[in-house]
Amino acid sequence: MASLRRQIAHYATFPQTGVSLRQMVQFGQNPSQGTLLRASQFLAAELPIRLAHRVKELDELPHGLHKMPSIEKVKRWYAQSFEELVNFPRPELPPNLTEALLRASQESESIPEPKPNPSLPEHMKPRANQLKSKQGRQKMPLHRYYSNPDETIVWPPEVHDYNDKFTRVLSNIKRRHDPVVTTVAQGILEFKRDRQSPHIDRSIQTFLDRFYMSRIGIRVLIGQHIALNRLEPHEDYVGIICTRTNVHQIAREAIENATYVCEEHYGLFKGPPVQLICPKDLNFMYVPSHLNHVLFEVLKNSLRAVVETHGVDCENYPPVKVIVAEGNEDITIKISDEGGGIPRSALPLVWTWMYTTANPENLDQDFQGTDFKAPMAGFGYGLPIARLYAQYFGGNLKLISMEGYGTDCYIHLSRLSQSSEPLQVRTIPRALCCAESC
Ligand SMILES: Nc1ncnc2c1ncn2[C@@H]1O[C@H](COP(=O)(O)OP(=O)(O)OP(=O)(O)O)[C@@H](O)[C@H]1O
Repeated sequence: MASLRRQIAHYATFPQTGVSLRQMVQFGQNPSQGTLLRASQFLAAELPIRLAHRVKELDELPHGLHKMPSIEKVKRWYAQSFEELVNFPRPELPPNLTEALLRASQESESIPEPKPNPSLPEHMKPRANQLKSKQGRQKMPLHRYYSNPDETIVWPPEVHDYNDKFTRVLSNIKRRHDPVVTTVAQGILEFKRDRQSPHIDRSIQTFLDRFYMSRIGIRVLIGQHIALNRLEPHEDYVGIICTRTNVHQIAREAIENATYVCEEHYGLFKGPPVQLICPKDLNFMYVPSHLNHVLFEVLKNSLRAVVETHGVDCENYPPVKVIVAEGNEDITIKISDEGGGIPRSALPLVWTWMYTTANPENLDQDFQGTDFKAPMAGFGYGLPIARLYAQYFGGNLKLISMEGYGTDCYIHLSRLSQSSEPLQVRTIPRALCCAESC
């Protein structure tokens, strides 16, 4: 246990390496077993670093939050996943195959090299220099691993086997971490009850921003790897990334889902209408489930605001309008409602974790689940999480409110897909933080 703790502390001293959407797509197109092996090696080096950072941060949470049972539980999951990854046996490759791997990576990939981690055994360290020095060198005959004249590499069963086993480890880790969001939220509730205070301070707010952003990143990398290894190739997909994500279609789905939840929650025969103005052929490269999640959360808020402002008996709700614009840099989605708006003083609070104006009695305070399933409202996680999803691939989410009338939400999605994961989430300005005003 002590040695695991030391190992985690050591890994947490290394910087995380960000990957952009574009890199993921370039790397994952038509992957060979060799490409998948290189991706496995990247993740085997990168994920323990990311997990170690999270364990360290959970350990250092202030005001006794780190001692809350649910936070301890989450920390154990991260430590266990870290341990499984660092102990996962490395593939024993014959030298000529290692050579082939290096050459294949030179020719095809765009995945970044993880930052050198001195704790790795020599044979596992990134070989960037070696790669460079081999450029231009004559190709070595690769004997039985090259089976045909055009030198297509036939990767031996050991490589398939390694990729398969590594994918299985990642699937287990992903499953283990499914309930992280609800369990951390549970930890915050325990903390609030313990302190008999409804507020969390700025350091905890910043921690949660970084923690959940990191979780999105880890899950994208793992999800992408599992999809590349397990899913049948599809012309519009590279792993979980859809190269032709259709905005109209995703928006329609999100509208249907949010309307359904709203009608169920308020017992309405017909919820407020939602108008969609979007070119039907607007496609771009994105992770469809992320876009769906962001739109669903924002629409749910708008529908709730409209119903609660105009009353459940209203027969003629003003419509929620969803307008999509296509620019060179961004695709922007504006969601406008006439739900009475948000008072200016409350606007900074909507970005704080677990801030909600929904009635807490509607919620099971000891909620437990396999993943975060939002009801109509009540966790106060909707907007902060939706903004992190938008920011993860270089976009953003902003609210503009006219108190007494309604709210406009702008979702900016970067089309260029070049920005790397924001592994350091910006700290909230002191003036905007709930803690200072609470
Ligand atoms: N369009 C809107 N109009 C008026 N108030 C809004 C709007 N969007 C958000 N809010 C306010 O911001 C608060 C926080 O929203 P957020 O989506 O983070 O959490 P929630 O909807 O309360 O709960 P959940 O996490 O279950 O979605 C809401 O409770 C509501 O008071």
